[in-house]
Amino acid sequence: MASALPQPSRQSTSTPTGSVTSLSSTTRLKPLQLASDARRVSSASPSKLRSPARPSLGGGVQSNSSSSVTSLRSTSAAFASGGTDKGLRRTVSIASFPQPPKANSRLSTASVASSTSQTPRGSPDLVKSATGTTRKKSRLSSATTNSNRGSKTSSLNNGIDGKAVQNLAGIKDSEGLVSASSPPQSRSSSAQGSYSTSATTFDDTEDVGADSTTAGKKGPRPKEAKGNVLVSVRVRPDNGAHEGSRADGEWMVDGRRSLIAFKGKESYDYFYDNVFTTHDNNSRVYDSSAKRLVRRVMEGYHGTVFAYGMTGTGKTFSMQGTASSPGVIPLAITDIFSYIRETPHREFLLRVSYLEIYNERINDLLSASTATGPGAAAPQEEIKLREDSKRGVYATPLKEEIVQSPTQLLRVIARGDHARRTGSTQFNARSSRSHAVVQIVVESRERAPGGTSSQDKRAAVPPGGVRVSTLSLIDLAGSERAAENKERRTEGAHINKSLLTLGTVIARLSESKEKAANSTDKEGKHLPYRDSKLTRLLQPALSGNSLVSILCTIQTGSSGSAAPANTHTNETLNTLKFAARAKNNIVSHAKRAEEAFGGGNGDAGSRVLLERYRVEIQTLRAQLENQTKVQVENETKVEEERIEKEHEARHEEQMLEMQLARTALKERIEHLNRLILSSKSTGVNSSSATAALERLSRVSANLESGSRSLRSSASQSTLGASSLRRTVSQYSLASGDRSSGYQLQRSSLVPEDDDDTIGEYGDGNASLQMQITALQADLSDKNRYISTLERRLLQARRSSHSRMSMGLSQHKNSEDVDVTAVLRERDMEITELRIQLDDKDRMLTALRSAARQRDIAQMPMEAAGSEKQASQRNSEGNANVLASPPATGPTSPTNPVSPIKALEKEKEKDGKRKSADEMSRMLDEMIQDRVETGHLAKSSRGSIRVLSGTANRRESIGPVPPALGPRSAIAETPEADA
Ligand SMILES: Nc1ncnc2c1ncn2[C@@H]1O[C@H](COP(=O)(O)OP(=O)(O)OP(=O)(O)O)[C@@H](O)[C@H]1O
Repeated sequence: MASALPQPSRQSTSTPTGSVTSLSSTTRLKPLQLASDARRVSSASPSKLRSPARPSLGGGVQSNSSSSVTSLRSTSAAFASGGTDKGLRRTVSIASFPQPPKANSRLSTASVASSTSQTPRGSPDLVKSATGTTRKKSRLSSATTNSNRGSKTSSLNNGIDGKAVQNLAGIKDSEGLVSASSPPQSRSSSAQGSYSTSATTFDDTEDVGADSTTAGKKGPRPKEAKGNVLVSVRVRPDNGAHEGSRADGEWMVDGRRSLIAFKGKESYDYFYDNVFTTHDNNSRVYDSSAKRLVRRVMEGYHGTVFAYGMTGTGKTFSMQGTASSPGVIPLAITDIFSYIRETPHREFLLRVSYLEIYNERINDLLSASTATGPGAAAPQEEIKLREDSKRGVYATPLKEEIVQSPTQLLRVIARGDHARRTGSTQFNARSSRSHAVVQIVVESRERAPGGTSSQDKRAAVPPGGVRVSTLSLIDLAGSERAAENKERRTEGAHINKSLLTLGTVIARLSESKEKAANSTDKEGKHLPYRDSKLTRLLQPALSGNSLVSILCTIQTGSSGSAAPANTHTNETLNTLKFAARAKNNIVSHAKRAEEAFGGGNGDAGSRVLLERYRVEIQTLRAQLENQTKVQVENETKVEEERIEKEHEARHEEQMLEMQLARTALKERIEHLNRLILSSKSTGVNSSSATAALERLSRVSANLESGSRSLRSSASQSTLGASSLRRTVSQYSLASGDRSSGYQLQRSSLVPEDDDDTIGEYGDGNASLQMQITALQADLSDKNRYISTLERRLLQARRSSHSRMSMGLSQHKNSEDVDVTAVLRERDMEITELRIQLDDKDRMLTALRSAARQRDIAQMPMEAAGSEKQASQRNSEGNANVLASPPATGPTSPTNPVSPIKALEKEKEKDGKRKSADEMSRMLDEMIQDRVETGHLAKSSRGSIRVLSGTANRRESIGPVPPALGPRSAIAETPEADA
């Protein structure tokens, strides 16, 4: 069927000029490299066959003879360059995109296009050129058509179509329904659900040198034929009917030649940059129509891809795709990240926004408040379109999300998709009821040299500014006939109106260019961009500031459509006409975005997040460093203060200890002084007791037991001296100055030899009294000392608590050990002192009772003495007067004692013996008690010694003489033994 159709284009291809032949071979060889290598080629080879783009070129082209396509292209290149090498390089550097129809070609093709869409096949513009008739204009048009086709096939299909073109040249009558297969290199699915593609699968870098082999003088280079506007048509499979089998006409889709032809009441042939047949999948559509644009966006150009077509023809399918066949958006995302991975010398920042235009209102699809239904948040703030010189037209306020991975970006877009309005229409069960715009803003900057870590690199000042480019991926709502549902009708009215405005704008673009060329109205402000939000938003792209790729979707058959066949065909033809107009009218002079410097200079500067972030990072890092410095200083200060406080506390403690020691020593000195005085004046020691005993023995030889008991008490007093000595040693221990304590003890203690200590004024009674007093003083001393120790203990506890609460973990262990040791020592001291006190108490009790006993014993003795004196006096008197009876007393024959008195004396003697026995029993009990408590040890011979534990503590004092032990004193006293 297709072959039955006239094939004017094939004719034209079959009658190529030399340049066309050259194109074929060129594209076969390396279409992509050539495509990208526009700069060098344009400068190096002025004879490039390039469609002139500028209206001004028209004249020149027209003046050129059609037979000299080479010179024509050369001229166009010169025009494209604006007459300067620099401009030329710049313009051509982005020529990896197929060039739009240029001046004369546009002029001619504009007319062709308009006639194409309006005139049936056979009109001179198409048919004649296609058939190769020899009229000049036709040939010119034909040449243009061919070059367009050549360019698009070579540049967009990544080599595949280049091959197809070459084949095409040789197979004039090949079936147009065959389409080239998708390039196999493209992508494989990744674990994350994204698709890894190689952003470098084509060699279109500007740096690629001119390939002289492909830039033959005979034919145009593919890159020369490329433009910044790409128009593709995709044909959706027609379920339930065979293509071209509709009764109202026949369709022919030739993917290889990018041709769609219709033969009906009127016949049309449409050539585009790409024609995708029903067999072409999304991957191929992306590779041919958007991949290069995405790459250019990554290099700093603005790019717009939009899908246009009737409802249900596959716009959303092409843009979003499915899980098994991802569309343009996910594939573009994958490529963006592949490019970033493959460009290590630059750093990137991506932010994405997603909006929809629904019933002429802009909704932010990423804002949570877009959600509808119960529980939905308050309606979002109205989003308006604004314009400024740097950013062009933009929507505000619009949420932008920074994304760092393909998965994240896909997720953000999926969220937006979810929020987008869809509904059921006659053509599509899930029809998009709004125009949806995904905008990905790409910021990139040369990485700072030096430094290995990413931190170093970020800290360094980068060599260049930040380039900001935007990729807009737009899924338009489908045009449709009036629906029955009122809501759908309203939506449809808005959709149709905006699409109509878009069509009008595009249709008027050529007029605008003509006018712009001839008048001062360079901006083309007469174009009705403001008539709809869609055209307003697309204004920057349509007015030439960005690379554009338009994907028009059609369905040749009307199966599945509720619309009548002829209506459907008309709609499809309208889409094709729109595509043709777009192809012919839109001219892009997209330039690489300028690099912005500084974080906050003007609006553009403030928008550059990458720079703002860098500045912010630097500021924050400086702040962090300052804070760290301050923190370190503070910590040092706190540590110093802590150490100082610790020193102070230690010093205070030491002072306190010293003071205590001094107080203790003073008290001790006073006490010892008191003792010395006492011993001198009253003989408070064992000697006094012995003297008393001797006196007693002089009075009565029978009071041996009494003397023994007194001796015991003298021993007891020695024990007291010993305990006093111990007290001194404890004082010295407490003061921490053992040697001085020892000295004191050595120098001030009572002499150890009992015999030496017998005082002159030994009076048993007084001595006991004094001893009691001394012991009481000692007791009060000890009490004072205990309270001092308790105070110190409390202080030590308090200071240890405060130290612990200061959280000084580093000193904690050692101090804890110290404090615990000190506490333990103090506790032991206190315990020992208490034991001593108990001893003393018991001793006091014993001494008191001994004193009482003695007092009792003394009273009869004194009475007896006075009686004796009296009797002596009487006997003396009686002797003088009367003869005295002879003395009968055993003790003194001269002092005879009456039997009653002797009896009394016996009684008295018994009492004394009793009290002495009682005392020695008490002392024995005490000694036994001390032996049991482990203070003393009893040897088998009955001698007593101080235990080593106790002795150890007394080491500072020196060895305790055995005589000091009370029991030893008793044991070594022969009287006691007896
Ligand atoms: N090339 C294709 N191959 C297979 N199925 C397709 C193709 N194009 C579209 N479809 C299917 O056709 C149906 C409609 O497609 P889609 O929703 O993409 O149309 P649309 O143009 O976006 O419609 P609308 O404008 O109403 O949103 C979907 O079920 C989709 O899967």
